[in-house]
Amino acid sequence: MNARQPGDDATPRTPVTVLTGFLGSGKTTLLNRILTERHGQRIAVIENEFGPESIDTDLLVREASEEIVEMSNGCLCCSVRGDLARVLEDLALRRARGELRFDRVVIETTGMADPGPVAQTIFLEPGVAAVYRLDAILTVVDACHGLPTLAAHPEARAQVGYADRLLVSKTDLVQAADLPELADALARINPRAPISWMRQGRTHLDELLDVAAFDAASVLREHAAELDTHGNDPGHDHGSCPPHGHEAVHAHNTEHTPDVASFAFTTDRPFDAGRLEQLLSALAEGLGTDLYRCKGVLWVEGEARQVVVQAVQLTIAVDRGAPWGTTPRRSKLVFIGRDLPADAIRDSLARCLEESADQPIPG
Ligand SMILES: Nc1nc2c(ncn2[C@@H]2O[C@H](COP(=O)(O)OP(=O)(O)OP(=O)(O)O)[C@@H](O)[C@H]2O)c(=O)[nH]1
Repeated sequence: MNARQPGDDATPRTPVTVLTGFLGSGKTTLLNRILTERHGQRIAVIENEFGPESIDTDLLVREASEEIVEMSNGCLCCSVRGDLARVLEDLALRRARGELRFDRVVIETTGMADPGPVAQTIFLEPGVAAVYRLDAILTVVDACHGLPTLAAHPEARAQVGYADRLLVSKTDLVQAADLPELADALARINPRAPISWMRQGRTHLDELLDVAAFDAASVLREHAAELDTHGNDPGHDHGSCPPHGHEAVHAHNTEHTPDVASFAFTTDRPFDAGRLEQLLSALAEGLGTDLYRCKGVLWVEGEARQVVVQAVQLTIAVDRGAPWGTTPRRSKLVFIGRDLPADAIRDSLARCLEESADQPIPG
């Protein structure tokens, strides 16, 4: 298992936000917003482009404090591993030499990209994992074209499945009455991710830039799907959706097979660290690329702190979270993926707990 164990977290790692979303959904608009908002953070942006010409980088508002690194070497989903790692390591090196200053990184993926390999790079590449941590995957969904896009494109469903936060753009272009249908479709794929509603990239940025901390505190709530939608008003004024070349072909295909789905496992019994690690490792290997995300806060026997588990496909990171203090000790794990065998996974977790209870507690 590619895992960091609890306790090796002496140096704070730089948070990385992966910004994804289908072609034209509004990622660059949001990024511009993030870069110009007064949040007091220095953000290094990594842009990924399909071809040699970067359009997005030209569209981005440049500021003295930001560092834009362009990758003009093809699609993230096929060639990201080596290249993204190199770019991240180079940024860290330049920061260590005092040439750059930044507090966090935002990676904007191309519209067709699978965010899985991008997120995995942050866990897997040793030179990267030592310096960076994945804060969140943010997925932008177009209010106008979201439903047909989800129906037609597995990539779009995967992007929604991976998300820690879903950001619905272009709410100014649709009727408010149309939004619940989209919200339902998104929640069927990923009930874990709260939805924010945006117009021209306007949203509560503070909630987007420290998602991991926020989630660690909230993941233990009984129903992740009941996390509110941040109370954002989905919109009042409405125009109409512009024609969208790519989607026009699929505009009438609104049938959606919910092949990407999620489920949660909760327990108020402690896990044994060793058995849990074995199980998570076996699950990640067994499920392979069908497991998009697994996130959880766990009660592990003998640990005074919450144990935070994050998995992206085959990679699992285990870190120490906040001290339990007076918080009631319990565990919650959320799995999101394609056609996951939910019952079998729940059974194996239950068996892991039983076996843990049979073991003498070390120390
Ligand atoms: N009316 C309206 N237009 C928007 C909104 N957000 C984005 N747009 C427009 O939608 C188009 C695509 O937005 P981008 O931000 O470039 O989308 P993107 O996801 O970066 O696009 P790609 O890089 O091609 O995948 C642009 O013309 C934006 O001006 C919004 O909230 N309302």
